[in-house]
Amino acid sequence: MRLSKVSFRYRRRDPFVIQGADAELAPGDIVELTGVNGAGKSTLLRLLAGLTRPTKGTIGGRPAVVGFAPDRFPTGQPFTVAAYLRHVSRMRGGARWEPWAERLHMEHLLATPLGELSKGGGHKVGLAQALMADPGLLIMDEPFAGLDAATRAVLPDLATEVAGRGGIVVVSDHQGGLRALPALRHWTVADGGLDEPSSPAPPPVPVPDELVTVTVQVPAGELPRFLARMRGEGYPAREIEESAR
Ligand SMILES: Nc1ncnc2c1ncn2[C@@H]1O[C@H](COP(=O)(O)OP(=O)(O)OP(=O)(O)O)[C@@H](O)[C@H]1O
Repeated sequence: MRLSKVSFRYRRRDPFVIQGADAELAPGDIVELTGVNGAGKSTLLRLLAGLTRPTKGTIGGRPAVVGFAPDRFPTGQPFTVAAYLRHVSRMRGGARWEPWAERLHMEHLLATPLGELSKGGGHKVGLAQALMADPGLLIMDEPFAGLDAATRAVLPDLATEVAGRGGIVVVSDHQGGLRALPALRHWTVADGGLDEPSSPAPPPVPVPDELVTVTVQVPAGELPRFLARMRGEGYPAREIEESAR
C-alpha cells in the first residue's frame, strides 16, 4: 500500500491538515502513529481506511477488506450489542462474532442497547466489528483509551495475529501500548507532515499489568450487584459454575 503526496483539508480555503504525505506499507507491518492533539492522526487514519478521499495525491494498493475501529464508536443505533454484532456478521458474509465478544471481554454487554454503553463498552464494539471481517488492513484509533486492563492486554496479540496473516495494522496511540512488539514501525504527524523517525521513541515507562485471578464468595442475592460493580470498575468478573469450583 502506498501513499503518494497525500494532502487533505476539510474545506476549501481551510489549511491543509495533512500535507504531502509519502509512505509505504507492506504486508505484516504494524505501525504506531503518534502526534499531539489535533495534529491530524484521526484524519490520516480515515484517509488510510478509505473513509475520506485525499484532496490531493493518491493512496494505492489498499487491501480489499478494511477493519476500522474509530476513536468514538457511534452508539446512536437502535440495537443491542448482540443484535448489532449479528447484523455486522450478516453483512460480512456470516463471520463469527462470538469469539471476538469473548476475547474482548464483552459478554456482559451483549444485552445492552448501544446507546447505553460506556465509552469503553462502545470501544469494544468498534473493535469487534473491525476484527470480525479478518481485515487485510486493520486501523485502530486510540484503542487503548478507555479500555479495561484485561482488554488492553489483548490488543498487542490481536495486532500481531492480523499482521501474521499478512495484514497491515495502523494504530494511533498515546500510551505506548504496542511498544513491546518487535519491528514496530513508528509514524508521527506534526505540522501536516508525516514522518518516520529512524530512531524509535523510547520504550514506555509503565510496566504491563500482571493479571491475577481471585475468588470471592458473596451471598447469592447480592451477586448481580457485585458483578455489576466489579465490571463497572473494569474488572472482567464472572460467576464460577458450581461444577468448576
Ligand atoms: N470534520 C471536521 N471538519 C473540520 N475540521 C476538522 C474535522 N475533523 C477534524 N478537524 C480538524 O482537523 C485537525 C486534525 O484533527 P484530528 O482529529 O485528525 O487530529 P488528532 O491528531 O486525531 O487529534 P486528537 O489527538 O485530539 O484525537 C484539527 O485541527 C481538527 O480541528
